[in-house]
Amino acid sequence: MNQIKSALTIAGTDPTGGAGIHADLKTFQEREVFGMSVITSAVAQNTMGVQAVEHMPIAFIEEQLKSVFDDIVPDAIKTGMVSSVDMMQLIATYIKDRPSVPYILDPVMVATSGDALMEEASREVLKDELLPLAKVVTPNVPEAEILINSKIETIDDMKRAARLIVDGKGATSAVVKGGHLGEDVTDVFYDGHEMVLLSGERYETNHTHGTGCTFAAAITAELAKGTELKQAVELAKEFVSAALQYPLGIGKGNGPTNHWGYRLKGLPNQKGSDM
Ligand SMILES: Nc1ncnc2c1ncn2[C@@H]1O[C@H](COP(=O)(O)OP(=O)(O)OP(=O)(O)O)[C@@H](O)[C@H]1O
Ligand SMILES: Cc1ncc(CO)c(N)n1
Repeated sequence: MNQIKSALTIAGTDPTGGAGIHADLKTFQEREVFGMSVITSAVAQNTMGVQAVEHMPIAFIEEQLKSVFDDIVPDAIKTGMVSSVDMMQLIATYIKDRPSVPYILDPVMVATSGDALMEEASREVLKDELLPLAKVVTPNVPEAEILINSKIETIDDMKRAARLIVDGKGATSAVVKGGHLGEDVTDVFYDGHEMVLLSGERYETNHTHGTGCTFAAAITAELAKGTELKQAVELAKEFVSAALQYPLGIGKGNGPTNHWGYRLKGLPNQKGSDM
């Protein structure tokens, strides 16, 4: 029997289940990878916004990391919401100790609702300490603008950003996500050799809460299973696309995506969906 593959997410929570750790674990499950999680911050949030945040004490984050690594060493590690410099430095030590385990960095800075999830003072540490360790980094356009300190308005700008993040800052690869760039939902993948445009249909839905987490978690699950990098990213794009194609119609604000949408591919949209 093949050994079960596992993936660890190090991120914040969403009690309504659409984003953060919850989106990651649901995605891992759908991709048939055993999901584990270390909580950095407990976030009182829902589809309408963020109401409050409690950061875990750094020593307790370390206890959680120890609990995992003393027992089940993950086959891939993803980070999402990591707010402070101390948290980043702690997590970097665990990642550096295991260079053969692929690390997926989703540089979460702001929630879909516009609420800040990372301290501004952490930006330079993210760039200098976490970025060079990443097998894949998955910024959306506003995050990529911060990573490269310049405006992104076109696909060519996205390609330039991907190049700067990989060739300039030392990540193995980058996917600059186009969900925030006008009508197009083309993402740009670059691995230091190949520049690949990942295009997909744009779905007219406001059920986009947790889209970025879901996309990066799908990449993580694939890398845990040993899927080749470009293929992992392409599969993740299809996975998140299906999660948007079959909205669940719940939530008063930007509703959650449908993590089992991929299983419904080829079927008509569910009755009552608001596509
Ligand atoms: N309306 C849409 N229809 C189809 N695909 C979309 C849509 N919006 C985003 N995507 C895709 O979803 C993925 C996540 O992109 P996006 O730019 O929204 O990430 P994000 O801003 O990090 O997400 P979040 O809203 O969770 O912060 C990308 O592959 C993007 O192309
Ligand atoms: C905990 C958490 N991580 C990431 C996001 C971004 O979608 C969010 N809203 N909440």
